[in-house]
Amino acid sequence: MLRSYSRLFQRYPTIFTLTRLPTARLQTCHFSISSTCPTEGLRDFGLPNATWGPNLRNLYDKFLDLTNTGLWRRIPSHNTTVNHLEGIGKRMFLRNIDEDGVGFEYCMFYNKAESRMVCLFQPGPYLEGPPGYAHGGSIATIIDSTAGAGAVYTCGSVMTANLNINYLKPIPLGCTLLVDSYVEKIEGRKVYSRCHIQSHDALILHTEAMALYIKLG
Ligand SMILES: CCCCC/C=C\C/C=C\C/C=C\C/C=C\CCCC(=O)SCCNC(=O)CCNC(=O)[C@H](O)C(C)(C)COP(=O)(O)OP(=O)(O)OC[C@H]1O[C@@H](n2cnc3c(N)ncnc32)[C@H](O)[C@@H]1OP(=O)(O)O
Repeated sequence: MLRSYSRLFQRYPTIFTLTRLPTARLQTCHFSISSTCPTEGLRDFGLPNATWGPNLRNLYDKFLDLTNTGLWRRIPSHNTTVNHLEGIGKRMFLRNIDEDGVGFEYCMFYNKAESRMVCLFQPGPYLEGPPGYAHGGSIATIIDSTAGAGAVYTCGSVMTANLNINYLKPIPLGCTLLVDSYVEKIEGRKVYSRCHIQSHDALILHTEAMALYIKLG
């Protein structure tokens, strides 16, 4: 694993600059989201659209390239986590705005060997908190969703029990970010994950977080 990681690092140094490796290889389970969440006919929002800036598109292309190694896979993204979009319908929080680019614009990639979920994120203007910057709650949302999805893909269904965030540098709206999470350890039903948010060029560390997920069922 270490060797393959080194190869990727040499190829894409800016993506991996701030990354820490999981301390140990974790026991994972095979969880298939598609078996519980029919996605037929639903739009995959994790694909490029016209609102994606060049930095987001560039990072997306690099990670898509990494999927050819077999280590990474792109995670489809729909506006529902279960098949309940009948009538008025319900929406997953991150996908509850119809217009592209104004809310959470993101896509995710998962590396099973590293129990790692990466989210490429471009916060839109509707996420504003301080003038021109992302609201802390929207930052918590993308962290929980990234690390939570990583925990789900690693261990199966989970709920967030605790989320601890250090906001280090404000996040300008419209910028491109790399949200990088991994499952650090699993103790019984408790799944501990770490996550950080860095700028697309890895020059700024915006946010660090730790999360505790509890396995269900
Ligand atoms: C949003 C989607 C993102 C896109 C994903 C894309 C693809 C993936 C596809 C689908 C995946 C879907 C979603 C992604 C996943 C997550 C992201 C969003 C997650 C959420 O948005 S989720 C909503 C907010 N979340 C809640 O609404 C939780 C409310 N809560 C509860 O439902 C219970 O509280 C629960 C279930 C947490 C535990 O309850 P329980 O009865 O099952 O277990 P119990 O209490 O016995 O605890 C067992 C052991 O955990 C320890 N423990 C428990 N809590 C602790 C704490 N806070 N601190 C330290 N230790 C704690 C105990 O001390 C014991 O430890 P020990 O075993 O050592 O004694």
